Amino acid sequence: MRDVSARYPSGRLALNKVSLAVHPGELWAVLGPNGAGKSTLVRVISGALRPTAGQLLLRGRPLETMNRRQLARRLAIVPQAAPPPARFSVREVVMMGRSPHQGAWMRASDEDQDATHRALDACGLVDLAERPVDQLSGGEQRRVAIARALAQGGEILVLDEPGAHLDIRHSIELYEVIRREVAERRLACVAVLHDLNAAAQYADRIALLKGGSLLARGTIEEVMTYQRLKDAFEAELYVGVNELDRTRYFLPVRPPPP
Ligand SMILES: Nc1ncnc2c1ncn2[C@@H]1O[C@H](COP(=O)(O)OP(=O)(O)OP(=O)(O)O)[C@@H](O)[C@H]1O
Repeated sequence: MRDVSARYPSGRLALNKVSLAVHPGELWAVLGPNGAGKSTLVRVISGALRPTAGQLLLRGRPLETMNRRQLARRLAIVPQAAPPPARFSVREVVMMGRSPHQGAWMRASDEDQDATHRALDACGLVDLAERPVDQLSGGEQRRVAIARALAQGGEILVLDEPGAHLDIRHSIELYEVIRREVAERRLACVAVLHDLNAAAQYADRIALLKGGSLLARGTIEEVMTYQRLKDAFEAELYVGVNELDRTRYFLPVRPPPP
């Protein structure tokens, strides 16, 4: 993203000159308070909202020069809350991720079957594969949406709050899957996160947004400091260092009594 700005039809400027370079094999966490512009950034990358200024480039090529199908082969997006398609099984929904690779008849090749199975397995969905997706819990549906994006393949994976609705075991498993996919398939990954601890555990780089602008971007040590987080979230946080693995952790601190 090069100096990207975006405005909603209402006139609200929701992104203001944001620049971000995400490389293969890198996981970026996008952090920031409610209304900072995180989902807008996802919408702009997905093509759902056209930037009013700046450029989006994929290996130097402007995204706007690609048609939807070309883009879908290279870029998979998991939006914040997408109602699952009704009356389809989990396997069928994950297979839908393969449609940009299929011909007009949507016949599944061996490669499509393999990619679907691999994604189901990675997201712990093999046992749920034949269940109707609209009868799953919120967390299970979230894993289906992510499995669909993994089956889609491509070079770029964009996730809006992948851990939302997930219990602690499934959120750890999911972040592990994402981390592994990023490393093994050299994905360039951007994940909007609210969980600062997950960001510090799993991300390589952090982009901190506020009011549509990038407040900071860089490594965890550079960005996830007491002062920067306090400025961004307007809240007191204790920033600790886990002595076992030197990762940072964050605890909200109650304001003093009035
Ligand atoms: N469809 C829309 N029309 C007009 N303004 C919008 C629209 N969607 C979002 N906004 C505004 O744009 C700004 C950024 O919103 P965005 O959804 O990107 O925030 P966010 O960082 O994802 O927040 P959250 O953490 O609450 O999900 C907010 O001020 C929001 O009110």
